[in-house]
Amino acid sequence: RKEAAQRTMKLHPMWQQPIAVPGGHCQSPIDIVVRKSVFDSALKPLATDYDPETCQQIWNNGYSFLVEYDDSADKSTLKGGPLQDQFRLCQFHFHWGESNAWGSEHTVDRRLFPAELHLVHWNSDKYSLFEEAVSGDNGLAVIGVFLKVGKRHEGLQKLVDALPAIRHKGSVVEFTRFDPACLLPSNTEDYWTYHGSLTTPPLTESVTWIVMKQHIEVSHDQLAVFRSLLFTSAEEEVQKSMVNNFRVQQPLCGRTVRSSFT
Ligand SMILES: CCCCCNS(=O)(=O)c1cc(S(N)(=O)=O)ccc1C(=O)O
Ligand SMILES: [Zn+2]
Repeated sequence: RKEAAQRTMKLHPMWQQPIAVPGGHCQSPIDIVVRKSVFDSALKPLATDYDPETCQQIWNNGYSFLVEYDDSADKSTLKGGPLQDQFRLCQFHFHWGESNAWGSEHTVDRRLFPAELHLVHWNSDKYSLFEEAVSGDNGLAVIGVFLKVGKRHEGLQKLVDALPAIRHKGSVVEFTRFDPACLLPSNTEDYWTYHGSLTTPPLTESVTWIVMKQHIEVSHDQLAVFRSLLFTSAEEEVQKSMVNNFRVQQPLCGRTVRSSFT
């Protein structure tokens, strides 16, 4: 029992303290083994309906930067895909590395990407608040999109231009009229989906993950601005670059990853 407890006690570079995973057998992220994924013809294309007017602010929470949306009504929604219910967009954020060689949380046949976008939604058919859905059954749906370094992403530039204003942990600036649909790949029919968890505390296993097969491209310089952010607040003496803000991969524990494509 002690060994098992030790196995679940992990030191994560980001959080410095051991993370007592609640005996989790549905933790995220994972490696997606393509040849072991199971095609499910019942999986529909994603149906996103985002209203840029619900975009409110962008802030540095000391772990990533979040673009937050007004989720007090069903204005920016996600349906379809593997989902039976309607989900509301509450925020999106990214994970990235200190180099282009790694940075994503999920991998595909062990392939790492330089960064990964997460669009976080909560089940507004079942819950009335995001906070309830976080620890509720079938509470969250997170779309994962891999980033590759290549041509400049025109839609991302407005976000990149806002980052210097939130260099330090705790800084917030107004950020409006940003349509997150511009960050989705052109193909929203092909994805993998599995039952998992948040990749940050509280690590609750309330997430239907939807990982897009097609990546998006951003330029080297755009990604470099992500790395200019800091984990630390303005008051701290030692400033630490916000890089490698990803969780290590977790055991599949017998879960099936389904694919919407053959
Ligand atoms: C009420 C406590 C919520 C804690 C989780 N918040 S979140 O928006 O779902 C989130 C998800 C994720 S993830 N990678 O999508 O699981 C990462 C960060 C955060 C965050 O809040 O910083
Ligand atoms: Zn994330």
